[in-house]
Amino acid sequence: MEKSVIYPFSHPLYVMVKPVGAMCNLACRYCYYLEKKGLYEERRTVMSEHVLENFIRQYIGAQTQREVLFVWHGGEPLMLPVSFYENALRLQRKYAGGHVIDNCIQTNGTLLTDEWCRFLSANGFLVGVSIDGNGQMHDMYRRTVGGSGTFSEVMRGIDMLVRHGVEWNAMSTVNSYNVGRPVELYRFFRDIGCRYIQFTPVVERTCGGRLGLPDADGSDFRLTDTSVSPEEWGVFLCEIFDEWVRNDVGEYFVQLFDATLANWAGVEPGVCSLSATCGNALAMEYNGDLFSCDHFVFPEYLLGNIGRGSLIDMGYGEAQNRFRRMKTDLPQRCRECEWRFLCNGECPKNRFVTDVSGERGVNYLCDGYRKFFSHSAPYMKFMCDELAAGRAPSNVMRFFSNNR
Ligand SMILES: C[S@@+](CC[C@H](N)C(=O)[O-])C[C@H]1O[C@@H](n2cnc3c(N)ncnc32)[C@H](O)[C@@H]1O
Ligand code: SF4
Ligand code: SF4
Ligand code: SF4
Repeated sequence: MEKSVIYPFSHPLYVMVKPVGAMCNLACRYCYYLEKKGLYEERRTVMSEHVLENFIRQYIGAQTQREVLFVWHGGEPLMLPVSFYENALRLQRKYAGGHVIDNCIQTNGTLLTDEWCRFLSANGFLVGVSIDGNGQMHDMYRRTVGGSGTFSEVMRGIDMLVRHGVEWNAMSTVNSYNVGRPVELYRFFRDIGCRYIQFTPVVERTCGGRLGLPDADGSDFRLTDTSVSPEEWGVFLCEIFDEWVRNDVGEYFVQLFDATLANWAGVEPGVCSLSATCGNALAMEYNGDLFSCDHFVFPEYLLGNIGRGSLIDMGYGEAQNRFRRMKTDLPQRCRECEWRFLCNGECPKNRFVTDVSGERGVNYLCDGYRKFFSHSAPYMKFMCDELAAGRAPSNVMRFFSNNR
């Protein structure tokens, strides 16, 4: 896998840091994180110097490998001044103890300035920019609190990153609007020169005014109108795959395709949702509260606070081990599935369906994944064989165009 893709979930113990909690300058309609403001009474949820230093010291100390990856997340992490991150880098140097430290930051891109870009470039940050496609697609749900679209601001930010030579990649949600225009969406990223693309399906349920707790019974929940259907997700993946496998293998990298190929080849996919295990990617709020995963920031999944307990104890303790078991505790449908080696039941947050046989805990997106895995199988097999023979998987493009 290439260096310039954010694959943090493959690290032994990894924490997504929320230095401003859920505070954000935007109000994207599907956002799962905005409601986390409700967890705290403070209106301004900003990480203190004390929490920052404690975290950096413990985080580096918890790493068994030489490289340490810091991931700054949110809310919107660029709502802090550059000086916050300059201080963080100073503390990273103070506690580095021979480790090599990398930083990446996930942003909506609208607050990028020349000052930010100079800082990000000088310090080798990898920047994940959230963008949902062209102006029409992006502005459908990614808006300001006042309701204005943000596409032009994001594109201005991306241009600035490019001008300053900052490494960046795109995070695109796949939602009820853009899911119907897969090839147009994919070509948009190609046209703006984005070689690394991550598509994340929006699957959210509401219950009693908050988003659904991932492991609760599905019956009382209502799916949000921004969510995709399983069928749409399957068609979306297949159509983009067809475009990619004929033209772009080795040039453009779609995270989910890379991960699927990795599972075909029997190597760690680097994407938690398709891995056999998960639970090594925690989330930490501004005040040091540590949660099992970014998608499980609910009081029920609070592991403790780094001011009162140790990161290692919480990250490898019983509560987190119980969380880890959710991933491997598969319903019968998955245990018998021919695609289990590729899918591993996907993310437990999406396992809320009761199927016709009455089996609970079935993955909502299952039918979509089945469609994609079966559609891509001949191509994936071919690429896998090429890899095993020491040849380039991109030969798939020539092979299939010659045999059409
Ligand atoms: C919560 S945001 C935080 C970082 C930053 N504010 C941003 O937008 O990139 C992290 C990522 O989650 C994505 N996201 C938000 N709500 C989502 C949802 N309900 N399902 C899937 N992805 C979602 C965003 O588009 C973004 O790429
Ligand atoms: S910019 Fe990020 S954190 Fe803010 S509302 Fe949008 S997805 Fe959520
Ligand atoms: S619960 Fe889902 S998002 Fe969280 S680590 Fe596991 S697979 Fe990843
Ligand atoms: S495709 Fe469906 S049945 Fe198969 S492993 Fe994935 S979620 Fe389970």
